[in-house]
Formats: sequence, structure tokens, C-alpha cells
Amino acid sequence: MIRLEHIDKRFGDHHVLKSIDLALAENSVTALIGPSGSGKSTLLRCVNLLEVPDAGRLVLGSTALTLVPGKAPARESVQAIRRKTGMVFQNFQLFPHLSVVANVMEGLVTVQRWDRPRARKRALELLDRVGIADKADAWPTTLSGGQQQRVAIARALAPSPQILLCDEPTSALDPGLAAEVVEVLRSLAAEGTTMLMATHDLRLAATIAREVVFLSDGEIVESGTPRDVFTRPREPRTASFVATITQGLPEDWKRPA
Ligand SMILES: Nc1ncnc2c1ncn2[C@@H]1O[C@H](COP(=O)(O)OP(=O)(O)OP(=O)(O)O)[C@@H](O)[C@H]1O
Repeated sequence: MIRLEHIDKRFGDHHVLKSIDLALAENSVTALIGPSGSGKSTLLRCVNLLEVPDAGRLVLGSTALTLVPGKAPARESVQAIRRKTGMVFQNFQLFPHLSVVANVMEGLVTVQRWDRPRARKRALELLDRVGIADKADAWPTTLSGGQQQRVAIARALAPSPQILLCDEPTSALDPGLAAEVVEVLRSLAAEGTTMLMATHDLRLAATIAREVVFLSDGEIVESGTPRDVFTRPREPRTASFVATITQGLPEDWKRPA
């Protein structure tokens, strides 16, 4: 069970997340959509505590953490939450001084204290899983963006997280390379990987998400299946947002003009 309860976050006077409540279906994908600046990245970063919410409660399986205003969470609680999450960033964020396989092994060796042969075996399995085992000993900078993002996905999955957080995983890629990454994410979704994904790519959301959550100005305006949110939005704010970005949706999903 993964739940966010009353998650609140301000940056100075800017109230970026306003009491967000979200229950994530396990073994399925939830896509966060919304205008630029609506708080999607901040919400993802609150789940793994890259940003510490000012208040609210996070529940990731057996680990629950209540955030108390003005009080930093205990280090052990932060580590417990982080161990249950993996994150994929828009710009891959691979370690440039490490080979591809060493990037995937890094967390297993330094955080989980696995011995190197065991970590390498796991890393090679994951590189194979994302279709890039032949690049194991290459340097990240010699890879295409799509290949780098696949390495980043393998790295995020290495510690077997309960949830994969994806922050605009395809938006730095041109369409051909984005399609490679979509395919990997689609097959992970089909295998039951639980994901929370911020994306401007409605086609990606429509392809792999079971639920779409529309965020506007730090609030959840509405949520539902991709088809419902994209073709039958209930709220005017959702309707006007969706109308601006229907490109990429299946033809029969587009709202009549
Ligand atoms: N570390 C920070 N310090 C101050 N303000 C921040 C910080 N991080 C985000 N913000 C602000 O919080 C708001 C929400 O940002 P966020 O990146 O979460 O939005 P988003 O919906 O992901 O946007 P985009 O679609 O453009 O990525 C924005 O106004 C942003 O400028």
C-alpha cells in the first residue's frame, strides 16, 4: 500500500502542494499531469524525501512517516523511505566517471553493501531487462539519450524498490529515442512495476497509466482512467488543460472539435 496523506509543501511564501491525498494502486502506473509549475516534480520528490514535505504522512508498505511542521524527520526514517523508492530523472543523471554497469551497481555496493560480484550479476540482469546488456562496459557519454535513460531505469530498479518514481522520463529525448524508453516503461508496467510518473506526454500516460491525476496550482483537481480524464474531463480546469495537449493521443480518444 502506498499513500500520501495531506502532503503540504511551501517554498517560502509559495504554497506549492496543498494537502495532497493520493492512494497509489499497487502493481500499476499513476501518471501526474498538469501545467508547468503545478507541483508535479515537487510531489514526486516529496515521496522519496528529496524534498521534505512541511506536513502530512507518507505510507510506503510497512513504513509510515508523519511529517511535523518545523521538525526534520529522523535520518533512519528518511533512509527507510528512500530504500523503498527508485527515481528516474528527466536528464538521466548518470555518474559520468563510472561505466554503465558500475552506474547500476553503485547503490547496491555503497548503500546496500552487496559484494561486487553479486551486484554486477544483478546489474547485468537489469541491463539485459532494459535491452542494453551489450553496453555494460561503455561510458555513459558514448550512449544515446534513450540508452542513457534505460541505464537510469536499470539503476533505479536495482534495489528492488516498491515504487519507481519517474520525472518526465521522455521529455529530454527526441521522438525515436523517447519511443525506446516508453517501450521499456510499458513492459515494466505490464510486469506489475508500481510507478508514479510526472509527464507532459499524454501519449505516454495514455499508453501505460491505469490512473491519471490532474494537478493544478498544487491541488488535485481530478483523477480517473486516462480515457475518462482525457476525453470526458469533469472539471473545467482539466478540460482546458487537456484541450491544449491532445497531440499524441490515439485518434479515437480525441474530443470532437
Ligand atoms: N527548490 C525550490 N525552491 C523554490 N521554488 C521551487 C523549488 N522547486 C520548485 N519550486 C517552485 O515550485 C513550483 C512547482 O514546481 P514543480 O517543478 O514541482 O512543477 P512541475 O509541475 O513539475 O513543473 P514542470 O512541468 O515545468 O516540470 C514552481 O513554481 C517552482 O518554481
